[in-house]
Amino acid sequence: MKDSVEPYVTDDGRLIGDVMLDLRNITLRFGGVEAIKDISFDIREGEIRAIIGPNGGGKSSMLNIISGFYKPQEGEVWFDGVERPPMRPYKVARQGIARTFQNIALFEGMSVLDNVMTGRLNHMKAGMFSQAMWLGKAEREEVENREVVERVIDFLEIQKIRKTPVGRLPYGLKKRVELARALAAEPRLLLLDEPMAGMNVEEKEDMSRFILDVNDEFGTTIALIEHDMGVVMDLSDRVVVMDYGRKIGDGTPDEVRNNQDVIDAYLGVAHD
Ligand SMILES: Nc1ncnc2c1ncn2[C@@H]1O[C@H](COP(=O)(O)OP(=O)(O)OP(=O)(O)O)[C@@H](O)[C@H]1O
Repeated sequence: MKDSVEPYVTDDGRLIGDVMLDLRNITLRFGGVEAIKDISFDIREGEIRAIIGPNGGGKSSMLNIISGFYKPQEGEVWFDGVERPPMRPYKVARQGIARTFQNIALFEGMSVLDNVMTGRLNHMKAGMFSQAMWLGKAEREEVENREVVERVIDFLEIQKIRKTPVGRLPYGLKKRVELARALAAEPRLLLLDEPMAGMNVEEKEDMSRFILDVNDEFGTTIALIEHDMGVVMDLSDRVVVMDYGRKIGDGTPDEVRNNQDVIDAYLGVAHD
């Protein structure tokens, strides 16, 4: 059963469809700390959805629930109109949800190409034996994996550094490689945890463009946590605002910008 919301076309011509992910009354506790308190919001097919709010508000925890790393004590996660049972992260990934991390999590000693290839692990089905013997299925899979990876490398304009060990790259490019690895999984829903953190203006502009292009050209639905309000307001279709584990705002960038609770808790104060 799909949630019935009217599909619509954005001003820049993208189609926003049904609810893909629906978080219902989520509560998450760490011992005595209630990191998330009875929060509900949804993410629609084709949307760029931002999660913002002060430090410690519960944003990363929410991303960890979506990706299966944390299990909420209360509430439901619905994906494609079906309630998702507790599920390990690799199974969530198989459903088409990929993510990047706040602190880059790449293999520093490995090349860019090999790091991006690790994004295909979930698509590798041929057994150990056929892989070792290089039999038909394993070979076909390898060819297909390489094609996807090459497409992503072209798309994110990182051909020139494909053989460079990731440890030698500047920060902004490492972030781009992380995005490449997530995209190599061909996700339907891409979760980005502070994709612009620590970037200079030019790197932020590049990353913004890539996020928009991924959404536009691959139709990938995107949920991102970001502190740079200029970026958030420019990129997002809708924004949810979390403060001390509670939802204090939810709507279009304009609605959120003019929400007094959001101004008081977040927008009115200095933040990076
Ligand atoms: N694994 C954990 N164990 C215990 N407490 C945790 C854990 N992860 C998060 N918390 C607590 O949950 C609350 C929400 O943290 P979370 O990292 O989700 O917030 P955030 O909004 O992502 O913050 P930031 O913007 O600083 O990344 C905080 O009080 C944090 O200390």
